[in-house]
Amino acid sequence: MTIPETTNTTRAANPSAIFAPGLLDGQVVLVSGGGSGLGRAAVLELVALGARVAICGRRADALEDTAASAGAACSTHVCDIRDEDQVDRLVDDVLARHGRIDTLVNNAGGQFLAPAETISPKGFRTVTRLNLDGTWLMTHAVATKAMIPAGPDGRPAGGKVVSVTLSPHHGLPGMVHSSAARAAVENMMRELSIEWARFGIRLNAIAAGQFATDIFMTKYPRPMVDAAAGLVPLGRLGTPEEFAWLVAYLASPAGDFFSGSVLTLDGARDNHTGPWPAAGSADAAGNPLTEARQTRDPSAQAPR
Ligand SMILES: CCC/C=C/C(=O)SCCNC(=O)CCNC(=O)[C@H](O)C(C)(C)COP(=O)([O-])OP(=O)([O-])OC[C@H]1O[C@@H](n2cnc3c(N)ncnc32)[C@H](O)[C@@H]1OP(=O)([O-])[O-]
Ligand SMILES: NC(=O)C1=CN([C@@H]2O[C@H](COP(=O)(O)OP(=O)(O)OC[C@H]3O[C@@H](n4cnc5c(N)ncnc54)[C@H](OP(=O)(O)O)[C@@H]3O)[C@@H](O)[C@H]2O)C=CC1
Repeated sequence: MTIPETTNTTRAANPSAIFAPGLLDGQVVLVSGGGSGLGRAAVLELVALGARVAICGRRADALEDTAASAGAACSTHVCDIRDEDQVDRLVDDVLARHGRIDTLVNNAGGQFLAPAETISPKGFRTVTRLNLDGTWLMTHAVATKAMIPAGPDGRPAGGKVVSVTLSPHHGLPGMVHSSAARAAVENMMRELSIEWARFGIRLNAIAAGQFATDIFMTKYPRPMVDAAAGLVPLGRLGTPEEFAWLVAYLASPAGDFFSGSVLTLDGARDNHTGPWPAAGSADAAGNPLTEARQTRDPSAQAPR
């Protein structure tokens, strides 16, 4: 069924602070977990740029809340991404409603914080099922139903997939299940970027550092949240808007040559375990300590 391409003429109230209006005119984006946090910020940015956006999640009220802010260009779909039948239905519904899916944003995910030795087999499975299996179900269903089938020109429609993963990559204590699942998702994006290049599908991951979303600020133990910014060399948490801008960039033509990449968005959290200079390696004014330059005895180097 061919549905005429339409344009989002009801732009969201707040224009983008970065990109020109109309950058994503004519595009359809499916955002999982669009009812809250990073997903919600991405939805508002995408709509502001002219995209029509379908959002899914388990809680209808959260989805409706985002849609109320995003306007008529946003459709809501209750779906648990862990359930194959629900995911199939979701993608069919989005195609029936919008006619195409240009970009899938696999943002839905999460975990609980617990020492590895206390995590039960069911707890481990719960988190890998959400972050890895759920991401696979969504990616496979969107690719096979919307991106691999022929478009109007008889060639595969193609598209983009952006999956949210986790920084730091060198291990996040208390999150062995999520660290394992997100690493798998990154390699899934890399592998599929090779296999599905022939269909014009580009797949990337955004490895998110710590962002000041409502859930991040409230779900985890207070001391951990309070300490989080101190572990970021740039000295602060990310904002949901900064995440949303990267999603919009990748969805735009500027993102067309990105595929198989992991874009780490974390204020350098991945590269260091704290601000620098760290305690003990700064002088009284806070400047990094510098080694005194060695002086050489010129006579030692003189030719004999
Ligand atoms: C530095 C931070 C960086 C990252 C930040 C973010 O991602 S911010 C964004 C964060 N956003 C999100 O995380 C949002 C999405 N997250 C979620 O929906 C949940 O956190 C979920 C992933 C647990 C899934 O929920 P669900 O309703 O499907 O699952 P359920 O509740 O029915 O539990 C199933 C099983 O899991 C186990 N278990 C669960 N909790 C604990 C625990 N505290 N302790 C120990 N174990 C726990 C337990 O085995 C349980 O079975 P039981 O013992 O009951 O028979
Ligand atoms: N904030 C941060 O610092 C970081 C976040 N991340 C990741 O970024 C993503 C967004 O995080 P954030 O916005 O902070 O957190 P939120 O908890 O606000 O977002 C997670 C979203 O996923 C949805 N979701 C969860 N489980 C399912 C499911 N089974 N089916 C469908 N939707 C589901 C939730 O909606 P509902 O409950 O209605 O289903 C929710 O809207 C997550 O994957 C998170 O783990 C990664 C690194 C750091």
